[in-house]
Amino acid sequence: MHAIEITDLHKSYGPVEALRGVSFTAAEGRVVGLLGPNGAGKSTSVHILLGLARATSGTAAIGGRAYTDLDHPARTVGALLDQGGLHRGRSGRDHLRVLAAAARLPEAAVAVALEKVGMTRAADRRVGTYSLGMRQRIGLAAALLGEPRILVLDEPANGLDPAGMAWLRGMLRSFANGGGAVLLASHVLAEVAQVADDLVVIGEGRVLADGPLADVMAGDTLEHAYLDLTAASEGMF
Ligand SMILES: Nc1ncnc2c1ncn2[C@@H]1O[C@H](COP(=O)(O)OP(=O)(O)OP(=O)(O)O)[C@@H](O)[C@H]1O
Repeated sequence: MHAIEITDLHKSYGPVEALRGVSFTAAEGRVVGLLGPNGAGKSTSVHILLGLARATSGTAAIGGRAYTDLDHPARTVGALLDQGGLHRGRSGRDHLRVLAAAARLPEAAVAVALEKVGMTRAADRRVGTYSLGMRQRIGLAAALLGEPRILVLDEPANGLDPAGMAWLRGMLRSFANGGGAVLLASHVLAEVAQVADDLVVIGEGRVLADGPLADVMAGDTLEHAYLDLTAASEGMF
């Protein structure tokens, strides 16, 4: 069993076929980069995986089960999707407290997660005063709250400064080295090339390439390999 197993997913939004038979896995101990042009189907795949959208057909399992069947989702998978859910008037600490309570996690998990993302000192300031990178760190703390073994992250480096990006790389590496699995969707190829073990490239709702980073790059730069793979895919927006 892989940490993440997506099998023959199809998803239609009316006449739009967002996914046309997407299959891939993310194994424990690996950081898996999920790449593809705008509209390729990355978010749709991730949303189905996290129970936020329903597949037309096919399956998406996380920790061996559909997300909606997990006994304790927050302890199984941590997700960072976008920062729309942060209440500007609330402190970072209070935001995490609310999430911890909703997920039936002990309040002590909040301080641990804040420390992990380097936000202990700023934790009691209102989110509205945070920089983009600080909000991103609170989002990462939220993903880590339940100490899950699987992380699903959409553009996690968004807004992070160079030191923050280096910190994130180190964090993801040690998370995977400790046996965790990471699915990392990003358009920042340099970031992905530095941290991913495996790649999944999607275009127009299909998997264009899937395998260890070095195999997908095939001796070229990731940018060249990616542009070659996606050249025929015009995007679907
Ligand atoms: N809720 C929705 N209703 C209708 N169409 C949708 C919906 N969500 C996604 N789509 C369509 O499905 C296709 C795949 O979109 P998706 O957001 O999965 O792409 P993506 O690879 O995540 O793109 P991006 O890199 O721009 O985030 C696109 O054609 C998009 O317009």
